Parts: sequence; structure tokens; C-alpha cells
Amino acid sequence: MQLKRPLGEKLSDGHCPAVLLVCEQRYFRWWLKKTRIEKKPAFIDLLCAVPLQQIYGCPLGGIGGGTITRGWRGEFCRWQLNPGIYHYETVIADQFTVCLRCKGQTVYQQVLSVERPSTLQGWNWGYCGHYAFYHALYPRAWMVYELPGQNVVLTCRQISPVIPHDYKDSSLPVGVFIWEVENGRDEDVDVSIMFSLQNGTGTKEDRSGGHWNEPFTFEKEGERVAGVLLHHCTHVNPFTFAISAREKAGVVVTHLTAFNPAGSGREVWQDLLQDGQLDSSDGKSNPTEKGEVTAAAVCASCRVPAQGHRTLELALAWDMPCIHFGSKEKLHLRRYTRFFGSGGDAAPALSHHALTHYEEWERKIEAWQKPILENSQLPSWYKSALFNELYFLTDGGTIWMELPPDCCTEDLQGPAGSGLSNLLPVLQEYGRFAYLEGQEYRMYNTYDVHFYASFALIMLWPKLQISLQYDIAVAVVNEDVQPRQYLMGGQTAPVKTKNVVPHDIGDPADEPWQRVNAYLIHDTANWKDLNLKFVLQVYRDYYLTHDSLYLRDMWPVCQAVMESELKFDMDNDGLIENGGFADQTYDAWVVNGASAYCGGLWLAAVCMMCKMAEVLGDAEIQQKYMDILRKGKETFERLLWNGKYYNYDSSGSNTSSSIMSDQCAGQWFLGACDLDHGEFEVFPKSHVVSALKTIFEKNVMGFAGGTMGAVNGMRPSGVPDTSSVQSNEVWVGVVYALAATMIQEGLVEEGFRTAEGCYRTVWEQLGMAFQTPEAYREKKVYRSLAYMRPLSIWSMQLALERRATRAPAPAQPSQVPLHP
Ligand SMILES: C[C@H](CCC(=O)O)[C@H]1CC[C@H]2[C@@H]3CC[C@@H]4C[C@H](O[C@@H]5O[C@H](CO)[C@@H](O)[C@H](O)[C@H]5O)CC[C@]4(C)[C@H]3CC[C@]12C
Repeated sequence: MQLKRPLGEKLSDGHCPAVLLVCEQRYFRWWLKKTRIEKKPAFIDLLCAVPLQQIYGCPLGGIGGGTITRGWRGEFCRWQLNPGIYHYETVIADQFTVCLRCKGQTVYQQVLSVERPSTLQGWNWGYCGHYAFYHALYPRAWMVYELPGQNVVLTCRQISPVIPHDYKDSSLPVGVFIWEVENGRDEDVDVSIMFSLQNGTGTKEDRSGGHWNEPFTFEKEGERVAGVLLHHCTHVNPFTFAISAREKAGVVVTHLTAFNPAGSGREVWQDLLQDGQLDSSDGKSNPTEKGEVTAAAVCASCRVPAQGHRTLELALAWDMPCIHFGSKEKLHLRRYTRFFGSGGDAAPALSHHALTHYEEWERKIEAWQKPILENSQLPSWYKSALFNELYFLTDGGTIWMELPPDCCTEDLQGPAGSGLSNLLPVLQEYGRFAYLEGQEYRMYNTYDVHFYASFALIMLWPKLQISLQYDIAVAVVNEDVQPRQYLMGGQTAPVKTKNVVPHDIGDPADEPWQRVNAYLIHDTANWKDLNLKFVLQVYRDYYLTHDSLYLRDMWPVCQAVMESELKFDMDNDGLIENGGFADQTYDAWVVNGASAYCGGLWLAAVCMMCKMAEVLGDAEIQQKYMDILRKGKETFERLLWNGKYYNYDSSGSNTSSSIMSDQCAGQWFLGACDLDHGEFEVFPKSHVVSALKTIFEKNVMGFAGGTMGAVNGMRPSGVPDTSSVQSNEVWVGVVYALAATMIQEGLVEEGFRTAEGCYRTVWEQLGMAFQTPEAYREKKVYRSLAYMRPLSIWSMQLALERRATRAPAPAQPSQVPLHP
């Protein structure tokens, strides 16, 4: 699971060349107005794409409190403290430095960084990378430093509190660094680890003036931590960093309240060099002047006996309790404030909690990961992919907020109201959760994509998935009649139509939840997949959680969106038709008439409507959907089945017979809910297996020698479908979902082979660790770094667990009354 760093060929961001060709006047005009006249950031900025840097490692922080990503070389380099807003900058002062002393003399002092920066030149930089090793298994990482010529080995364990089914510590904005020191010498060594940090995140605000630092200690239940608080006093979203270490017998913690990270840093270096400790003066630093930056350091020291071993425990916490999104209309409180308060003074308590609870976190993480890591039948790449792809749940611009204390149901539901009886209790207890479609596609909870990623949430933090679904349900029943022009077709239509699922819950640079549908490429009221994906998730969630209150609340919403969807069955043959534009998640790939993707999702959703109606004892609705299902199944087979697989669509166009890798998406969800056999069989087993085998032969093995996953669309002749900019892309999250479907259908080897191509391409060949993109092409092109969809890998795990246990369905169709 060690990350390798072959930097490979230069890649280009997939959308740029194509986009500048076509778009793209409409997009360009919109972009100019948005960024130059309104002076606001574009929700997708095709003209200023984030440059690819193959540097990232495991991020720090729990869920929804902001994240700080460290690179695999140890640098602090990707920042998301303002919710959903990314800033990519390596802050050079943010370092760990080691000092070794023998018999009262410093024998070695080294910044543990391979950099040779132009600032802090009084420090000893340029650690030789050959002596360091990086491993990541999210939410943990390990860095091993064999100090050259010293016979001392340092291992830093970096741990963030990301713990399945934990809704308290998982929300904390902290990370710990546990330094194990092994002394291979025949004499005692005094070892110090200094942690230095700039007051800020490397933006121009670091120089805006008024920032200041102060030392602190915090003691509770006989445990004491000490360090420095760095108060970052910006007008919007001010915060406090705390760097700290745990004091215990034999460990001395010292600090330096302030130093200039833009200078030579000589005074810091000498201070440490002298005695392996920092000066530890009392008192606050002066607030910075405009243009000035400041930094601080904490140092933990201990004596390590000859051939002995000791541990030094350090932490980073950040406290930004109250946040404004870009519009600054409303003040929101982060989830962790319910445990640590919202006064902006929680950093010492957070540090203390982290340093006194990390062992418990490690135990819990270990207990969760161990059965998978120790399963010798699973390949190593899969173990790495499964856990490391989870980074996006925290580092997807994620926010986890409290509801305002005085919030009532009406505030949440908007003018439409919806009778969601459990809405308020769920949101009050578990808060509000959102994550971005991608770090470059700045929309919260993009729903057509979340459909894929949602497996991670429902399996690991089911209450967050339930909470997210309530938010979507509220958005369904509300509308926003404001007209606007859509970029793809140029037509004008309302922002949000009633009784349809929104594309997304809004842009964090605006006011999410308040204003949904930041996406203005298409009017998604006419998309065919969104409503169906809601129904499929509702039943899947119920099946996995047995939460019948949730099912009951969602039932009217499912009926409403299915009623909207029924309008797309224009010829009343039981099957919806696509509209001749890219009216689904493949938003640049036109579909016309009946289609394997949307038609398959439709039949699966109709099947789940029958099942939910049965569970809820709603005979009338059950009958209605059973009739539709009977007709629709026949139509689907007649219009799309070609003897080997389901055609892309029924339009009879040149590419109608393309083989779509995602043609079994409906079956994927049915299988995950055990609704794929007996009376519930929607797609004939033999057809599903034949389609999957064809995809494996053509889209996987017939593409890039079987080494890059499955291309979205393949012509039966064996060449990729180039009819759209997305048909010849590979979508990593779709590939993991396809692999899960294969596993569900017993094509286990094929499933692993398929998924392995994506993992190896992204994490090994392209060097895109911790920034898995939405898409890549066979050669040199990728699109949308750090994307939501690949979290679908958790559906592979669900499929595997099912196979292993062959458990009967957890939720039997016991009757759940419609009204309590
Ligand atoms: C505006 C252009 C058309 C103008 C015209 O017709 O006159 C568009 C033509 C191609 C578009 C780009 C296609 C790729 C990206 C798609 C992305 O949408 C999000 O991505 C997911 C698919 O990867 C989708 O599932 C999700 O729901 C979407 O939020 C938006 C950016 C694109 C680069 C897109 C931009 C507009 C076009 C250039």
C-alpha cells in the first residue's frame, strides 16, 4: 500500500481543449459576467482549472470541520477551512524538525523535509528522501524516517478521527502525530520533535494584519497538554489553530510563541540547537502588522535509553466554530460545537481531547479495518483503494453543521411544507451534511453522482445519509421559479421545479440549502435519472437500516417524484423515454428514446415502489406500479435487448448499439437490496450476465489492454464510442459500481480485474493519490480532480460481504403502517 511516485508524462485537464473549442461562447459569456462583473467565483471554472500536482497524501481532520491535506513528502499543502473552498499552497513553515542530543551536545538537527526553500534559510533543509517512507491507509498515515548515520528511526503515525458509526469524535477538526522513536545506539539520546506552523493557510490573508499567538496549557482528569494558539483574525470565518503536545513523565513540552516565517528563522534554529528545547516565554505575541506573517512552534522532548524506545505525542487542532458561506447571509455552527462550544475558545480542549483519545480512535479504526486487511483473499490494491478513496468524505469540501437552536419544521421545509414528520428530529440529532461533487465542481450533494457515492455513507455513517435524504426531500417539494438561461441548450427555465429532485443542494460560495441547483448547464427538471435515484436510495437505505420512520416519511416524496417521472413515458408503454439531449448524469452524452441506463434505472425504481408499497401496506399504489412494471419489462426487452447486451438507446442512431459500461445500473441497486431474483426479478439473469460479460470483453479487456477499467461507451466493433466527449471517457466511480455489479452476479474475478485497472491507473500510473478524478481517457487526458463518485467502491465491499455471509435479507417485508 505504499504510494509510488513515477511522475510520468504530462497530463492535460480533459475539459480545457474541448471546451475552448465548442463552448463555448455561452459558457464564456456567463463566466465573464460571473467572475469579472459580479466578481464571484464560477461553480465550475473551466478557464482556471486547478493544475495537477502529484503530491497529495492523507488529509487531516474529521468530517465536516475543514481539512488540511499533507503531501506524501510531509508538506501541508491543501487547505479547506472555509467550507467547500479549496486553496492549494504548500506552507513552508509548517514542518516537523528533529533534534538529537548525546551527552549534552546536539549531534543532529534536521527539518524532516526534502525541500530547500528560499525562506527560513537558517534551517537545515534537504532531508534525503531515500531515507523516508510514506504509507497511507485513510484515515491513518505513517512516515518512517531512518535518520542517516544516527542509528535512530522515527515513525510518525498520523491519525484523524474518522470512525464509522461515530457521530461525535468523527466531527472533530483535529489530527494527531504520534512519533515513535527507536534508539539503536548503545547510548542514551535526547530526542526532540519540533512542530512549527504558520498563522494562516498560505493565502494573502496571512498578511492582512491582526493575527496573534499565545501559549496555552490545558489540564483535565490529570492529563495535561501544552502548546501555542495561533489566532487567525480574519473578518470572515476567523479561526484558531492549536499546536500542542502531551505532557507526561519524562516528556518536556516547550514552545516558541512567535517567529517570522518569512525570515531566515535562525533564532528558532539556534534556540532548539542549544538545548533541544524552545525558550517558552510567557505572554501573547503582538498582533501582526499588515504585510507581516507570523508562526509558532511547539517542541516535545524526551530521553530515549540506549536500544530503547519512547513516544512523543503532538496534535494540530483548528477551531472555526461559526461559518459563513460565500453569500454571508446566514451564520452556521459546525457539528463539533455541540460538544466543544461555539465561543471560538475550544482549541485547547480539542487538543486535549485528541491527545487523550487517539488511542481509542486507533483501536476503533483497527477493529473496523482489520477484518478486511487480514482477509488474504482480497488483493492489496483493493484494500488501499477501499480505505484511501474514503478521503473524499472529509476532503470533499465537506461541511457538517448544526441546525440553529430555534429552528422549526417550517424553517426547514420552506413554503411548500411536506409532512416529513421525522425531519426536525433527524436534523437536530445528526445535523446537516454536505460534500462537493468535486473539488473542482463546487456543488454540494450533486445527487446524480451521490447515487454512486452514497454506499460509503449508508454503510459507514448511515445517519448522515438519512439526514442528506431529508434535505433532498425538502428540496423536492420546494420550487424556485426564478428564470435563468441554461448553458447547454440556451433555453430559459426556472431554477427549480416542484416535485423533482434537485441536481445539487447549492454552491458553498453562495448560500447552499437556501438556493439549490447551482448547476446551470442543463435544466435538470427534465433529467431522467435524478428522481429515480432518489427512490432507489430510499429503498436501499431502508433495506440496510430498517428505519421504518424514514421509509414512511419518504414514501409520499417517492410517489411525487415518480408521478413527475411518469410524464417521460410519453407513449404509455411502461418505460420512460429520454429526450434527445444529455438528460442524465452523462450530461454531455445525448440519449434518445428508450435507453439501457435510464430505462434500467426506471424499472428498478418501479420495482422498489412495488416493494415499498407492499411493506407499507399501500395496495393501490402497489398494483399501479406492478402494472407499469409488467408492461415496462416487456418494452425494455423488446426495444433494447439485442441478444448479447442492452443497446445504448432505441433511437436507431449510428451509436444506438454502443455498449454502455453503466447499462446495468438498475440491476446494481436491485442486487444490493436483494431484489434481483424470484418474484422480483426485473432483468432476466441470463441477460444481465451476458451484458456484463460483453462489457468485460469489450469495454474492459478491449480498452487499453484491460489495464484502465471500463470505457463508458464501446462500439460493438471494438473501438470506443467517440460520439460525445464523455462516451470515450472512463469514469472511475462507474467502474467501481460496475465491478460491484459483476461481483453481485458471480463474476468476481472479472469485477476485480475491472476495478484494478482504475486503481492502478489513478493511484500508481497517474500519481493522482487522494485526488481521484471523475474521468480519464486512454491517453493523457483527465477531468475533474478529487471527485465524489469513486466512493462507490464501497458497493464492492457490500457485494463481497453479501457473498461471504449469503445472509438473508435484513429487512423482511413486515408491515409498516403508513401512519404511526
Ligand atoms: C456549455 C457547453 C455547451 C455549449 C453549447 O452547446 O453551446 C458544454 C458542452 C460540454 C460541457 C462540459 C462536459 C463535461 C463537464 C460536465 C460537468 O457536469 C458535471 O459532471 C458530471 C459528469 O462528469 C455530471 O454527472 C454532473 O451531474 C455534473 O454536475 C460540467 C462541466 C463540464 C466540463 C461541461 C461544461 C459545459 C460544456 C462545455
